[in-house]
Amino acid sequence: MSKRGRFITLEGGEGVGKSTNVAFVEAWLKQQGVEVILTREPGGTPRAEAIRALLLDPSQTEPLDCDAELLLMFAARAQHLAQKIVPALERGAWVVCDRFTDATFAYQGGGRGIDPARIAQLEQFVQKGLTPDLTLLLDMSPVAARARLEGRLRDQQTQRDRFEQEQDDFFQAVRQAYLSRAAAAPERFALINAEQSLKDVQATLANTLEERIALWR
Ligand SMILES: Nc1ncnc2c1ncn2[C@@H]1O[C@H](COP(=O)(O)OP(=O)(O)O)[C@@H](O)[C@H]1O
Ligand SMILES: Cc1cn([C@H]2C[C@H](O)[C@@H](COP(=O)(O)OP(=O)(O)O)O2)c(=O)[nH]c1=O
Repeated sequence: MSKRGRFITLEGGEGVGKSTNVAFVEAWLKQQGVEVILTREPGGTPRAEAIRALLLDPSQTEPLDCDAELLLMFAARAQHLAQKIVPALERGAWVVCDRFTDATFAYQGGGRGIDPARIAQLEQFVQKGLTPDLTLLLDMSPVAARARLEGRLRDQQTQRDRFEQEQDDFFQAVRQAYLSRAAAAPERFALINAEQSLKDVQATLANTLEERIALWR
């Protein structure tokens, strides 16, 4: 593909503030006059959202095999790339995505224990070299993030999804996997301390966007 727009992803564990801050990133970019589409994974198109429902549904008693989970993540991603992300980038729009393949390395790799080399094979098969231009990693202690999430679950009276039902050691492993990916690719990642107040997180995000985008001009 001939990519013309830019691809920005937000990553981090549960409750670190991704949903809150993808909206901030979208608004900030629009203020700069950029055409932006906001999307998320798993999901982003009707068929990919149907796969998301299968992945997150906590009510099934049949366990979901780890390899099946991994392949479903990439099936949803292939659909999302073909139907939404690639066409948007090709027409010059910028894409802001709440989670992408780093989440697979963190959750299916770090959390479930799947060999990252196998994930990298699927990444190449599905993405054919397409990777984000910038990944904003919202990092904080999973214990503090869980307290935030519990506030949200109480306010919205929603049930925990299949991942939200995991224990602290799973989320510690997810965090470590994210941090080691960020350390291995500092030119793509920006590490943001998500434990700050929302105002300070957003000031850091705005500064980071300004600095990184200046490098692309
Ligand atoms: N910096 C922050 N400080 C305090 N609370 C926050 C902050 N960022 C987000 N929140 C709150 O924490 C909860 C989880 O945030 P959310 O954006 O839904 O996280 P995620 O999408 O990463 O799970 C929400 O109730 C949100 O209002
Ligand atoms: C994209 C992706 C998400 N996930 C998981 C992480 C989340 O628990 C879940 C849904 O993502 P999301 O809705 O972003 O979760 P939250 O807003 O609760 O932080 O899917 C993976 O395990 N692998 C992946 O590749």
